[in-house]
This record gives sequence, structure tokens and C-alpha cells, in this order.
Amino acid sequence: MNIVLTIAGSDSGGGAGIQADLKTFQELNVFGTSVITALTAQNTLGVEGIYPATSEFVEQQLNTVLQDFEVKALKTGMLFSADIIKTIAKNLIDKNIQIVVDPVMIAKGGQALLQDEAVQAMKNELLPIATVLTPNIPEAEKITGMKIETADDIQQAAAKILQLGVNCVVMKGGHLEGPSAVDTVFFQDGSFFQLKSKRIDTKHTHGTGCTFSAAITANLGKGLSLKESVIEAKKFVQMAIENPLNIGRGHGPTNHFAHRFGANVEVEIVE
Ligand SMILES: Nc1ncnc2c1ncn2[C@@H]1O[C@H](COP(=O)(O)OP(=O)(O)O)[C@@H](O)[C@H]1O
Ligand SMILES: Cc1ncc(COP(=O)(O)OP(=O)(O)O)c(N)n1
Repeated sequence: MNIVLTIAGSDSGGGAGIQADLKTFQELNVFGTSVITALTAQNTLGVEGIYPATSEFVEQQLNTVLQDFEVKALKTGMLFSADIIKTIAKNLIDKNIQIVVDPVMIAKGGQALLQDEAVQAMKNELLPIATVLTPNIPEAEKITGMKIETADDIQQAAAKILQLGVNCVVMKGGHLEGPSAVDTVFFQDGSFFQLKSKRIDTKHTHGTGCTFSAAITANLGKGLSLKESVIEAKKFVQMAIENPLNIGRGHGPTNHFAHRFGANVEVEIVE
């Protein structure tokens, strides 16, 4: 049994955060463990409240899991504060674990899930030890300090992010426009490729980023290459978006069951 870990916030609505991660892990046949950084009172309409854990308790959860389980890959999601980020980085620096960083900053409803001053800690402490970073466009803008509108901007921003020490960056295109949802994957050696899928016209996209990064983590945990892990994760999230559950009165969750039925999902790989 391959064991993976999510270090993230709890979404009481079950569509994002720890809950989306564990559902994704389970669907992809890996054993999921968790370190909870914050509780959120949240549903499909938005985040009503945030109750962060202390960095000491985050550290205790992390060490308790790592002392007992051989974790192959982990992801981080909502980390909330600079203190929590520094604590996590300090405890992971000497571990042989593949690290997927989803730099969660702002929920769809606009609520901050990461304090502003924590962005610098993420850049200085966490990204240098990360295997892969999966920013959406606003997150990439915050990390790089540049406006991202064109394909050239995406390439420039990726280059800036790679300079921070992360091995690979997946620039997610969910927030862009056009008939395709295009994610571009950049590596340290200058190579890159794109993953293109049909953009689905839906409001039910709560937790897409969490689900995508959790699927990459699960795939890495199973021993797939980084490239294969990202490709398969894109297929997983595409199926989850294409087959909405239509629950909740706002931005509903993606459908983590969907991959069981969606063998024919179309994702084009452009090298
Ligand atoms: N409407 C959509 N149709 C198809 N794929 C989408 C759609 N929205 C997002 N995605 C995909 O979901 C994944 C998460 O992207 P994104 O929504 O940008 O992240 P986040 O949830 O962090 O904002 C990416 O693979 C992106 O291409
Ligand atoms: C607890 C928690 N973690 C992360 C998010 C953000 O998830 P994301 O996949 O980026 O989806 P949206 O917020 O954009 O719907 C969250 N909301 N809560």
C-alpha cells in the first residue's frame, strides 16, 4: 500500500481542502494521511470562519504521522500563516518525500486562506524543497509580482518561479478564457509541455485545484513519473468537472467518483 499525506485546511463543505484530498487519494488507491493546518466553516457559498491550528500542533501532527508511516509523497494546500509554513519546511527539509505545493491563497468567494506576509515564507522556505508547484494564475501573479495575461507572461512567470528552486511548475489555466482549459508544465531543464482539455461551462468548480494537486500526489506516491503524474491528474480533474454532482446552492464540488465511469476523457498533450 502506497502512503501519501496532505497538509491542508479542513473544508466543512467537503469539496476542497483535506476532504477533497482524502477523497482523491482513496479514489486513486493510495492510503491518505493528513495534517490539518486550520478548520474552516465553509460551504459552496463561501468561507464563514477560519480557526487555525498552532504551528506547534501542526508540527506534532506531522511528526506523529512521519514517525510511523513511510510517506512516499505529500501535498500542501491551505497553510494559512508564515509560522506554519516555516514549521513544515523545517521538518521536511531532510526527508526523502516528493512534495507537491498547491499555493492556496484565496477561496473562490474572495476569503484569504493565506496571510499576505506568508507568501515570502512560502517562496523562501517551502519552494526550494518542493518537487512541483501548482499555481493558478492569480497565485502565480502574487508569487512573481507580475501581471499574467499572455502565453509569454506564463512562460516568464514560470521561469521566475523555477529560479526559486522548485523542480517543476504547473501553471494552471482554469482562470484563463477560451474553449480549452490549458495547463502548462515547465521543468528546470527548460523543457515544457501543455495539457489541453475542453473547458466546461459550469459553476461547480469548488476544489478543482485541491483535487488536481492531490491526484498528482497520489500518482507520485504510486511511483509514476512526474510527467505521467501530472497527465493522469489532469484526466482525473477533467472527469470530476465534466460530471458535476449539482449539490449545494453555490459553487458546488467536483465529482470525485467520476473517474470510475469516465474512461474516454480527452486530454491533449502538446509537446
Ligand atoms: N471550467 C473548467 N473546465 C475544465 N477544466 C478546468 C476548468 N476550471 C479549471 N479547470 C482545470 O482544473 C484544474 C485546476 O485549475 P484552477 O481552477 O485554475 O485551479 P484553482 O482551483 O487552484 O483555482 C486545472 O487542471 C484546470 O485546467
Ligand atoms: C480548506 C480549503 N482549502 C483550499 C481551498 C481552495 O480550494 P481550491 O481548489 O483552490 O478551490 P476554490 O476555493 O477555488 O473553490 C478552500 N476553499 N478551502
